Amino acid sequence: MSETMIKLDNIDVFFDKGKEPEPIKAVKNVSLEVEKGDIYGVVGYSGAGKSTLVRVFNLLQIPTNGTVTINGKVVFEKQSGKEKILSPKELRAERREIGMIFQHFNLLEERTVIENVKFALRHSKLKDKQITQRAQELLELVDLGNRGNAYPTELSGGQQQRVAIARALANNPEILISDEATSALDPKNTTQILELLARLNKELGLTIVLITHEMDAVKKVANKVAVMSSGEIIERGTLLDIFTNSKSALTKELVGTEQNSQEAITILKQSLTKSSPDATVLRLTYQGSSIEDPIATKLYADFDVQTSIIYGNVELLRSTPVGTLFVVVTGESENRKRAVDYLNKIGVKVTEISLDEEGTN
Ligand SMILES: Nc1ncnc2c1ncn2[C@@H]1O[C@H](COP(=O)(O)OP(=O)(O)OP(=O)(O)O)[C@@H](O)[C@H]1O
Repeated sequence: MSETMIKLDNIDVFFDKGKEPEPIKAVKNVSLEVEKGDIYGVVGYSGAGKSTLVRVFNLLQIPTNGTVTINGKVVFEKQSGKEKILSPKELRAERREIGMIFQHFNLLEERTVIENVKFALRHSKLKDKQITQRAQELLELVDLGNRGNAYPTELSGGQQQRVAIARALANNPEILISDEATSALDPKNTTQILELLARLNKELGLTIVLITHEMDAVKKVANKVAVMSSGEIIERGTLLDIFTNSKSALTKELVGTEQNSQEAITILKQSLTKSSPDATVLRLTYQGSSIEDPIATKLYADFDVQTSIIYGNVELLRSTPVGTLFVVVTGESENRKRAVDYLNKIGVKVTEISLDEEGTN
């Protein structure tokens, strides 16, 4: 059975704006559940409220209203003006359950790499020797076992972020929050950090919340996604859902389906001068390896319809290929309908595209 690690119920975070009568509503009535072992991507443009929302998880940001439950324990509750919060001591202990990494690593530059990791263990019950041993193990976990005596400035950005990850994991948290942790890195280091996060998720069962404005990062590692805009979660679902079945214009824009569709429609409009009663334009989305050739052959042989592929695109979602094809299917109306039923039956998502309207459906 799945276990809920983070549960937010109806969270508001409002900031007073001095003399202004209306506060800034950074987070508005957000409810969210993150399960153990999830890599949960929270995406949205700058100012959407992502950072404010994740700071609520460890109560670095106290919400204006709502309930925060971490690993089954209510750590904050405020409803109808009544507030319940942990004592400062309980809160400190609770915060150690959640590690955090940031865009700018936040390492202590005058201390060596291993001292940076040891610093996170200063309140632990371990003895000095054990602390050193644990810090060394953590550095080995992030493949920096031989760089303990270096200073942060002697390391690349990607290596510094790995030190920050080792430090964030020092107290064995069950949850790691990554707040734009790859945003300052080049593509190669970004991939390395994302691969490391995926490995830690798998090997340690670490639950990860990935805050980012980069959909590519989410595509590589997340299993679930929430899209934030103006303080609200406007869409959420599994990674596959969000990519193949996105509803809002913002999600479509973030995942790139809008752009793909527009390109395909431009090509279609150029090649089909007018819509024909015996042709339908379809967008097919499918998971797995290429289906282009077998599908065209099968539809012709079994349903007597002809399929021309106008545009195709394959993306990797968490290493699984997901393809999108824009095709024109020509044949008798009844045969086309049977062909679509067949496609649905084999797990291909079919969306009919109208060339007469601007935009897509
Ligand atoms: N301490 C604060 N006081 C006043 N306003 C704040 C405070 N923190 C955040 N805000 C405002 O809340 C809104 C959401 O900010 P937030 O940083 O959570 O967004 P974000 O999606 O994480 O974007 P970014 O990646 O740019 O940080 C913004 O309008 C921001 O100006």
